[in-house]
Amino acid sequence: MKSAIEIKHLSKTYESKEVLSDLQLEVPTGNIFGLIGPNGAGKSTLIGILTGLLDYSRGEILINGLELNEGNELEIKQQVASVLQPPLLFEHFTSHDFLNYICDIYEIREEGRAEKISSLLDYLGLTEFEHAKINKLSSGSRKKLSFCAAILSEPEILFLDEPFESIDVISIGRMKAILKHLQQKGKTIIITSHILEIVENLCNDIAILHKGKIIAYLDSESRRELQKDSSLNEIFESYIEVEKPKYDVLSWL
Ligand SMILES: Nc1ncnc2c1ncn2[C@@H]1O[C@H](COP(=O)(O)OP(=O)(O)OP(=O)(O)O)[C@@H](O)[C@H]1O
Repeated sequence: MKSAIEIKHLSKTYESKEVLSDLQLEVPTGNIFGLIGPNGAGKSTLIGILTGLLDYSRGEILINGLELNEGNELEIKQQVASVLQPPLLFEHFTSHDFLNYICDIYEIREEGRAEKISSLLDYLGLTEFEHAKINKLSSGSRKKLSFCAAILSEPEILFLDEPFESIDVISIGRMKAILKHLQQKGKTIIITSHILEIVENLCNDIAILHKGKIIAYLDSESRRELQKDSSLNEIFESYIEVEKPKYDVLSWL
């Protein structure tokens, strides 16, 4: 099967601290792929690298078969979109103008554009903020607006860093429906999340990132086997080997 993402021997160092270490990963095309891991594991760093926002120290990355480098930057950018953590938005635009601007960037046809934007805002409960400045929006609305911007162009690959954080359950349901629909159209979606219940029922393959390395890759077959008698939470904890706290805070609290 073709891979949407291929990562070989990827390392990233921040001020002499290695935060991604000889990382290897392949994400199959058409997968809703879950990247999970404890705080500080390196998930956002990896998404930042894959979206071209961060550089890296060593390694090779292919996105839809194209090497991630300056020469291919434009071609890759036309095929991917992302929701970052925190979301990248233009604070002084209104929601409508921001989405319209995104349509310009991705050269989305003018015809039918207004309906596209309005229906998307309506579907995610943002209609009342259509003409509000982005810097007045709540954190959940900002995240949803960023999600709208990311899916407008129907990218081949969608990177979502903590897309469900601060989002109400109704909107989560609708975002999941959109993602499943995009998958049916052959798109690949890469999601990081700490909400393992969502990852468990939305994602196909799941990888666990810990201390800058992929320590487990659970494809549908291994998930079927492991999840016969364990939840994803339990599987996660078994891989991470949670250390016991040194101090018993609860004795004095
Ligand atoms: N700009 C930076 N400068 C130095 N160190 C950084 C920087 N950004 C991240 N780090 C470090 O890199 C490591 C990985 O951070 P990253 O944000 O990628 O983890 P994460 O898995 O996304 O965590 P979380 O689940 O808490 O969001 C952490 O040790 C973090 O402190």
